[in-house]
Amino acid sequence: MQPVLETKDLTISFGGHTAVSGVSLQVMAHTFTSIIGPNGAGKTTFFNLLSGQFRPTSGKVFIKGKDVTHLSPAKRTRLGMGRSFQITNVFPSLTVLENVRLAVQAQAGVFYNMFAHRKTYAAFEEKAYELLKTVLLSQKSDSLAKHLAHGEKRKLEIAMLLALGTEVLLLDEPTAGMSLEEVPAILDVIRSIKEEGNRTILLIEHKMDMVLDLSDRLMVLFNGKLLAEDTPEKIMQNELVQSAYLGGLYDDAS
Ligand SMILES: Nc1ncnc2c1ncn2[C@@H]1O[C@H](COP(=O)(O)OP(=O)(O)OP(=O)(O)O)[C@@H](O)[C@H]1O
Repeated sequence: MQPVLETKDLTISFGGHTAVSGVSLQVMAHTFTSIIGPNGAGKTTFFNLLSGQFRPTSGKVFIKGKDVTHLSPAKRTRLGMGRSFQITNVFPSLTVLENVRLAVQAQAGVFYNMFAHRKTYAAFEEKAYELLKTVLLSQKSDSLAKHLAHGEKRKLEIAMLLALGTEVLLLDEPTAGMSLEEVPAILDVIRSIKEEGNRTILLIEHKMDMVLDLSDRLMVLFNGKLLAEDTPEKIMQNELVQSAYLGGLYDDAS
């Protein structure tokens, strides 16, 4: 089976510092992979290379077998890869439902003048409402986006990513900046997307309990290099990972 996402020898250097070094990885469709590693290991830089925010110094990125190394983030989004902070078109003065409905509409390629028909509009709205249920935000469907709490905004972003037909979701520390009370809700959202079973998820997260609970595979980055990639059980038993890093991670875990 062809991987939905693949990197070959992916490398990026900033000046003399190699932040991601020779990373080759295959991610199969509908799997959940978490990327772990100490601060500065290159996790976010790796995501930037996947999403196209950064161009590699060398190496390649493939989406569904297509070489996207030189494609813009927008073109990669159209091929099904999405990252939550790429969502810049959240309209603060529109309701939550309207925001998601516009994303559904954009994905369908239908513009204002073409969807005057009430049935089409209702279908878009219904789909948007379903997505709000997936991200556990349907009770806020009529709230203005600008009035959402931080955690709810992250849920809205995820709903919009789903509305845009994102097959490969890149989630970079979705719980960052959240209050402790907000964390279980975003965890439930991620779990429910995973359980729907039709998306591939890559997660960067420091919370090891969350990572171990959700992941099919773990990828360990250390000094920009891929130290190991395996099931959570095997990673936890991997002596190299243990000695290089895991002890320290548990100390850091919040
Ligand atoms: N645009 C940039 N210019 C120069 N150096 C950069 C740039 N982006 C990242 N780096 C460097 O690359 C290294 C990896 O950083 P990165 O943010 O990817 O680590 P990380 O694993 O995501 O860390 P954290 O867990 O703290 O978020 C760091 O040394 C960082 O300073």
